Amino acid sequence: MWRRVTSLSSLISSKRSSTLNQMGIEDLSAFPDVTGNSIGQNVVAREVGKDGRFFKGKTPFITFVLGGPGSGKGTQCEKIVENFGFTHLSAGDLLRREIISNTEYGAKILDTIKEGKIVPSEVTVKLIRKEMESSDNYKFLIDGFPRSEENRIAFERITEADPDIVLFFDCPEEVMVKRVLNRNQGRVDDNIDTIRKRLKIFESLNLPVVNYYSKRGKLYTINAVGTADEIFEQVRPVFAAHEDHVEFEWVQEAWMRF
Ligand SMILES: Nc1ncnc2c1ncn2[C@@H]1O[C@H](COP(=O)(O)OP(=O)(O)O)[C@@H](O)[C@H]1O
Ligand SMILES: O=c1ccn([C@@H]2O[C@H](COP(=O)(O)OP(=O)(O)O)[C@@H](O)[C@H]2O)c(=O)[nH]1
Ligand SMILES: [Mg+2]
Repeated sequence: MWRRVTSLSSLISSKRSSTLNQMGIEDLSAFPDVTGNSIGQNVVAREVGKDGRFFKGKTPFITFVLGGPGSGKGTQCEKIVENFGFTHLSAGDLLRREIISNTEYGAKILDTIKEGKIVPSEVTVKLIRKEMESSDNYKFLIDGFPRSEENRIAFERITEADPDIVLFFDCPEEVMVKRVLNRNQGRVDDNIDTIRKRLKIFESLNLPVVNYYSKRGKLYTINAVGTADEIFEQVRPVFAAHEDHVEFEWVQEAWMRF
């Protein structure tokens, strides 16, 4: 069932919060209960199939897009959307939208992002899930998430879904730093101090997620150095190889429902 997580209490013990804090994950107790009437309010509980992958009666095709800050995740996602019809969900953009819309915990998200830390998983996963549920598409790029094993496990628990494939944009630190400093989007975290912190957190928390999917045979590592077009030529075959399979699965399901 979708409505499996009804309370944050198990995650808000002080012991757990302090461990998460040391790991670069913001103290959960600093955030209000997001399972209350804020993010969760419009989420309708839905049955999922036995394999946990059914979504509004469809099987979603989920791609996690991983890589350090400035590795080019967002840029490549735009190209994947144009060429393969995916819906792009940037976890960072969803969080920034919460800041702008001045929700009760927007200020906490802003502080966390400024520090280059990771927002509590419950917050991010529910934002992502809400977008997926309200979309008519079934092919999703989830960009910049999961950023930690804790994020990954929360996604599996809350959505009962797994990614079909995981892209990893492998980029040297000096290239990432240069790109972020030139990004020019007015982001509070695009400064050298925050970038250093983000790179450390990326190495300690995000690389274990990359390794996890590598061991499970889901990882596609892309060399993220070169022009955006050159990099996309490595990305294209990954999706081309899955395209027929994805379309077939979906048509088959639609036919069975009919
Ligand atoms: N291959 C590339 N070569 C040079 N600059 C790039 C390349 N890919 C992206 N950029 C630029 O680098 C910055 C970071 O890219 P972005 O896609 O936002 O990365 P991420 O989402 O991984 O942080 C942006 O200003 C973008 O225009
Ligand atoms: O799942 C996520 C995604 C992003 N963030 C926060 O949002 C910031 C910006 O993320 P984004 O993916 O936009 O940055 P990018 O890697 O694209 O530069 C991160 O440093 C984190 O503080 C987070 O806490 N959880
Ligand atoms: Mg990005």
